Amino acid sequence: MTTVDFYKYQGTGNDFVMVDNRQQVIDPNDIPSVQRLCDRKFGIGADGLILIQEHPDYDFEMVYFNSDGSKSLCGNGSRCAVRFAEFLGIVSKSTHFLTIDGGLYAEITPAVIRLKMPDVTTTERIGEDFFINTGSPHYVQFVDKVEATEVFDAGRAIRYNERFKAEGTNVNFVQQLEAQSIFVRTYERGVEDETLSCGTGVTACALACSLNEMESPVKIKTLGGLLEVSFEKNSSEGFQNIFLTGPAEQVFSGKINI
Ligand SMILES: N[C@@H](CCC[C@H](N)C(=O)O)C(=O)O
Repeated sequence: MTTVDFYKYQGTGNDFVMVDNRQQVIDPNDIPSVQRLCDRKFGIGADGLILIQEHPDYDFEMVYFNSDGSKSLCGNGSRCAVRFAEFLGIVSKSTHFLTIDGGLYAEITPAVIRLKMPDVTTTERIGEDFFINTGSPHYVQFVDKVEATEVFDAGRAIRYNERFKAEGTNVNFVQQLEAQSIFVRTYERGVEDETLSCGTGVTACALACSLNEMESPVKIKTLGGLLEVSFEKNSSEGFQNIFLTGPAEQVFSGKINI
């Protein structure tokens, strides 16, 4: 058994255990330990675990795990990882860092992390819904009253339907509030529950709104706080210069046995 220093971060209520793994204190292939650290009863508890590691070509590498140990791109996790890298003295003002989806760029201010998301080249319309990959796969469904939506049951039904059950998908429910403002609730694959906010999810929702003629930037209310997504739409229903902006903060630190 070894004792590991950890930090806890949250980005609009999407919460992550962070470990400075530059000295390889955690084996990234030890999935049972990832699951236990994220367990809210038997571990620290989080939607995901993030390891900060050295990389020869980038300021740092972010290794992200969902709480079940699976991997994908995490927008809020990326913003929190940048804040953690700033705390560790690895970066300041701006950074290029490596993720599972390649290199990403972010700008750092005391209030927010402004993250440049991967370009989106294809979008799919499914009736009045959309399926958009913003680094992670997202199903987007528009609803009249998102507060009254049964996000767990309705999200799970789509995530495990015939089309998506093998690979999985995140499922977002979106209500338009004002001209350029929406309220989003998300069922996340890999957490297999509703989370308070999902960065790649709200990004997919903003792009879906754009396909329905909403202009950039889009302000997004989530159960965990406010985010903003800006973008440029191209002629073939793709998007570039996509930025996800919002707060990311350290909430506590400690030691845990693994
Ligand atoms: N919460 C994340 C998304 C994390 C990945 C997702 N659960 C998946 O497996 O696709 C975010 O902020 O983007």
